[in-house]
Amino acid sequence: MMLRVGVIGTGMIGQDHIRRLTKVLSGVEVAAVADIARDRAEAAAPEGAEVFDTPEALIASDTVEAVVICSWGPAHEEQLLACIEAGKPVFCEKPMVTSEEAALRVMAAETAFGRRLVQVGFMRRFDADYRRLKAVIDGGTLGAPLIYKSIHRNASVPEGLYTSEMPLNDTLVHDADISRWLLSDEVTGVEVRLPRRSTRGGELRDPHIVLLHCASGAIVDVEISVNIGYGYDIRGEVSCEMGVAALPNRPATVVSDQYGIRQTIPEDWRERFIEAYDQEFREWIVAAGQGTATGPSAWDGYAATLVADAALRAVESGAHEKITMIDKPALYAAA
Ligand SMILES: NC(=O)C1=CN([C@@H]2O[C@H](COP(=O)(O)OP(=O)(O)OC[C@H]3O[C@@H](n4cnc5c(N)ncnc54)[C@H](O)[C@@H]3O)[C@@H](O)[C@H]2O)C=CC1
Ligand SMILES: O=C1[C@@H](O)[C@H](O)[C@@H](O)[C@H](O)[C@H]1O
Repeated sequence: MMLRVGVIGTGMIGQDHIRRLTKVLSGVEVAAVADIARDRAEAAAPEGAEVFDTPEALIASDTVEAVVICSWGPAHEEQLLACIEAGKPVFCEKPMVTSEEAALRVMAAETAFGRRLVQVGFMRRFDADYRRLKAVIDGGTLGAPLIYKSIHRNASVPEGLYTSEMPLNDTLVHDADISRWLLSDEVTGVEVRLPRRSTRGGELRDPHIVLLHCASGAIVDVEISVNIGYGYDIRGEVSCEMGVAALPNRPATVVSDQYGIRQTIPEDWRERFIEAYDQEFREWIVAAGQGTATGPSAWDGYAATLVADAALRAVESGAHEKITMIDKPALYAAA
């Protein structure tokens, strides 16, 4: 049985997901696409896929059994609510939404529907190295986690399109989510420190040091640098009571030549997390085929949104901004 999927948003990641859904993964077919730029949707549409004028028409269509949202963050809420109203499983790229109120509306709609339909694109949870790191922490031999250092460096970001809020509400959300998941903890407060501005990004506020205070007392120390130039560099190290566990550097061919001995660094997220994205969709296809979702939930999207909101407040106030969450709805108890 083929799962007939409709993809909304055919920009960078939309095209990459269409490639994996058509050329890499099985049990799935891209039956429809939509983008506010119709020419981009037409160019990205695989053979035989229908191009819709609007996301609403795509979501409502009988051709589409499940939806993949790859539009810009602020557009996600409306599209998610339409999918939930239609009762269709939906994979939504991060950030799930861009405000606390929007996250509450998505969770309210899904809990009223009564079954999980939403999976958020926090792909690090599907990365084999992060999974092994979590298994070591959960195994308990190192004792309680005390400090997690999360380094998140982008070579560059699209000039003009990527604004000064985005290191916190678009990029940091990955570190927020992976920290909560790795440490099995909840973030209760956020501080932000601003080193001197990198001249590489013009007026863009970059880099950021973000401290996530967790309910257990553990602290996550995040570096967000989005114009580091040399490559896409993701690192993580957990200091526990009796030892340290770290993500390995990605293995790459070792090149020796007149310039020395070196390994290449991934250019961007598409290269670094290629297997993780494949795996997140493998698991989504199975769940969506059963009319539901798996992995990162709307609750996780909500938690990451609260961290982003608190971080944005912390930039303004310079203070430790506290986070208060609603009680976890029963629908997300197992997630
Ligand atoms: N999980 C990950 O590692 C990554 C996630 N993302 C997320 O994916 C989303 C898209 O990012 P990119 O592909 O890099 O952006 P992009 O700008 O390359 O593409 C976005 C596309 O969505 C379309 N679009 C925007 N609003 C729309 C609407 N209301 N209806 C229909 N189409 C609409 C745009 O015309 C554009 O073609 C963002 O939420 C971003 O944060 C992006 C890169 C990596
Ligand atoms: O999600 C992603 C992008 O949208 C974001 O802009 C980058 O900073 C992240 O590293 C990438 O994983």
